[in-house]
Amino acid sequence: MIEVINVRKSIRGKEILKGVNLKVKRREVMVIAGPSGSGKSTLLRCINRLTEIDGGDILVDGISIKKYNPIQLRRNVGMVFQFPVMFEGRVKDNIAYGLRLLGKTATEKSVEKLAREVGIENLLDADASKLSGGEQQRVAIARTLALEPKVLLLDEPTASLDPENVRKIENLVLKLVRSRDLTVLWVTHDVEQAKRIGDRVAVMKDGRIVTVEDPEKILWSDVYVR
Ligand SMILES: Nc1ncnc2c1ncn2[C@@H]1O[C@H](COP(=O)(O)OP(=O)(O)OP(=O)(O)O)[C@@H](O)[C@H]1O
Repeated sequence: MIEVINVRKSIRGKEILKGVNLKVKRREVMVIAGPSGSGKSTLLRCINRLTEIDGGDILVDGISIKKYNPIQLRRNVGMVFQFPVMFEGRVKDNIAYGLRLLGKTATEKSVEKLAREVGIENLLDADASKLSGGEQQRVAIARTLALEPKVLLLDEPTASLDPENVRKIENLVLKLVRSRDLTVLWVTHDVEQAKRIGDRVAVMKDGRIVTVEDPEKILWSDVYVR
């Protein structure tokens, strides 16, 4: 579903990605782990062209990202960040925005359906800015799902949540992988989370992927050397 081929990226003269190679299968949850500054977020941003690559290529469903128009690409490849951004207004307005981006009429019914899918149907009229972090993350996921993505890029989406909400978001994403046939790349520093959610883990070090392995087989003490 995703094929990263020898991708290189420099930012302000510093080489951040030094030839990254990775293949992610359809319906796979691929965890991206590795020390701070190793290039994990940059890699995710390259996949949906928030950052343009300097060399190599990335194929999404067999097609080079260079051939997609960036807006179409970002519909197919949705992204969720550590800190969800809520637009002013109610939860239902935030979800409707996602639908409108797709050129769809945001009917009450379609907004409700998305809210139900992520478990916030009781919060549709709430002020989005007043929600808890976990609730806001659900709104962000619903807004992304409205675009009907095939791939979800998750950049530490649970890093600022309490353990109970961490588990809830994990379960939600795993449910969505099955119900929507999603392919997921999930950046996390949390080893236990990687074991719970990951089909495989890609370990990044200094701008390269050095290992791709079953989470239980990873030598985690080598990944996060103190
Ligand atoms: N826009 C930018 N301008 C300057 N340097 C940048 C920029 N984006 C990333 N970098 C640098 O690129 C390197 C990799 O950053 P990146 O955020 O991809 O790492 P990461 O593995 O996701 O780190 P973390 O786990 O801390 O989030 C870092 O040294 C960072 O300072």
